[in-house]
Amino acid sequence: GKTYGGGGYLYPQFYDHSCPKAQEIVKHFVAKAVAEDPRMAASLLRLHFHDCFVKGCDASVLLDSSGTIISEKRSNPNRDSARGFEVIDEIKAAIEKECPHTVSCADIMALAARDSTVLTGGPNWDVPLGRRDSRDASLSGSNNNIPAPNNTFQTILTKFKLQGLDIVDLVALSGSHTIGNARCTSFRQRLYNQAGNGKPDYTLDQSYAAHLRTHCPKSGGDQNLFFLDFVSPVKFDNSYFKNLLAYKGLLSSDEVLFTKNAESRKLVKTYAYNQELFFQQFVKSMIKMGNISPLTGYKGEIRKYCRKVNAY
Ligand code: HEM
Ligand SMILES: [Ca+2]
Repeated sequence: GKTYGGGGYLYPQFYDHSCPKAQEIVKHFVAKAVAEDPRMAASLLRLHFHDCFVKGCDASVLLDSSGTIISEKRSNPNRDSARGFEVIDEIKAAIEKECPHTVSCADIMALAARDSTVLTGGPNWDVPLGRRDSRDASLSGSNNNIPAPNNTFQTILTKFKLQGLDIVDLVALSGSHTIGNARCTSFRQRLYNQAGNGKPDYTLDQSYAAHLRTHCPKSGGDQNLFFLDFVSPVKFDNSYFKNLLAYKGLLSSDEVLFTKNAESRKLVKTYAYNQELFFQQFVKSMIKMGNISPLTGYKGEIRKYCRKVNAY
């Protein structure tokens, strides 16, 4: 069905006549990229999230610094962390060849996020389309709106609510951490000095913590990589939620979903016991996130290159 947001609305058939092969092209290049690098599925899923939380799903995250643009790529959440830009470039080039000046970079990211989910074993859905691309970026928005892994439960929930998302969306979308990696620097505090008193975070299983310390030392190794879901790191399933029940969530922002709020704790349990319910809610919440303030109609533009705004 149609979903509403911003001025106009998005719908899955948006390119059916103007670029019937668009979805097929995205799927082809996402599959190729994930075959070469299984982590790419996670990276593309995250890119859509980091786009939508900053001025809506408008491909602002893809812009490089230039002229008046200060790139979101240098924000705290993205620096040394966000990846997949080359894959988006490759998809965009192929789509421009097939149907010039028609398919937005923002829609390519939404489709790539869906395809990445499906390719790793997650649910499928029709992606509402018709987003257009921004002519600017927001470094401060990227720094402020995207939750940090050491934020409190309340801060994280507030940041979701500012985007029109609720506690159910928060828990379901956090299930994305069923795939992909995090760097040592994103959770080190939990291992050594969670509350500033030189003690670890005791909501982290202590033998798992000891194992993590061997690869994430007190100093150094900032960029060392760890699976967000150590049980099935490249499979989109509900083991992320099972890990939370066992106090084996990697990030503090993961474990707080189980330890700091009764409603959220109940949702974590529900999804840990019932993967189907997780998948169903994940789809709803992804569509909701994908509908954050899209540019439609005559707003924004269809970029020719995703990394830069069009020249006139
Ligand atoms: C709830 C608040 C969230 C916080 C605090 C958070 C934080 C993080 C952090 C710190 C990382 C690791 C970054 C690094 O160390 O390089 C990460 C990775 C990831 N996040 Fe989140 N995230 C959140 C929600 C989400 C949402 C809503 C999605 C998608 C809808 C998502 C998808 C991912 C994926 C797939 C990865 C792995 C990326 C890769 O391996 O390249 N996250 N997240
Ligand atoms: Ca954006």
